[in-house]
Amino acid sequence: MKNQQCMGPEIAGCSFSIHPMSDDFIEIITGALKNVDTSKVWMKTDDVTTTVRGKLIHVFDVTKAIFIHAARTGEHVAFQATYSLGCPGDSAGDVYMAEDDIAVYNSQVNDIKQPVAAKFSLYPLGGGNYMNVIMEQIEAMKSHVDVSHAHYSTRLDGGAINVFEGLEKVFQATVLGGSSHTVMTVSISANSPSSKRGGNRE
Ligand SMILES: Cc1ncc(C[n+]2csc(CCO)c2C)c(N)n1
Repeated sequence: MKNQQCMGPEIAGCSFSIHPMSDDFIEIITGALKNVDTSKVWMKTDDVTTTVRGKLIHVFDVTKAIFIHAARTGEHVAFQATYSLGCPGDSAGDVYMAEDDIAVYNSQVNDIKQPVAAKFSLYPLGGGNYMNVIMEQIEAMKSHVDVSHAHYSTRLDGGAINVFEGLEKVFQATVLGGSSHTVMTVSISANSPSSKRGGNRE
């Protein structure tokens, strides 16, 4: 059997979908994908998802900016993403690694107040102590947003920027903590008419 090439810990990826509850869904999806600077990641869109691959910092930066772009239309937008970093089965062929660690959007979007509700799940694969890692990171999330219990996931309420910052920090800490293959899923909802908080939080 051919050995699967180990890519090392630095190549991250995210497969994500945006589902705008709007007649303008095509413009909202394609507008967000077109107008965000994705020059520091590899990106491919099909009829189901968009996949970005590259350095972790750029994968989070780009997915955050695309979500914010769609949410700023004011329409009810749902975002679903799976982030992954690790060796098994990963391939070098379709990755573009920007050389720098300078996020394009971090400073540009930091002032944006966009309330969201989210649920995330963390899967530190390849280690025996996974429940402790998960509990530690749920605790760490509390310094970014409101955290509450949910079945099979953890609920996050707060600003979109804070939610993405928390997700990135938690993912990074899990990787640095020794998880050889880390997966995180998240569903985010913006501008929902059934928002628990009336949409008035920052
Ligand atoms: C981020 C993201 N990427 C791809 C799709 C799939 N998709 C559904 S409608 C549409 C536009 C018209 O083809 C596309 C690309 C998605 N929903 N969100």
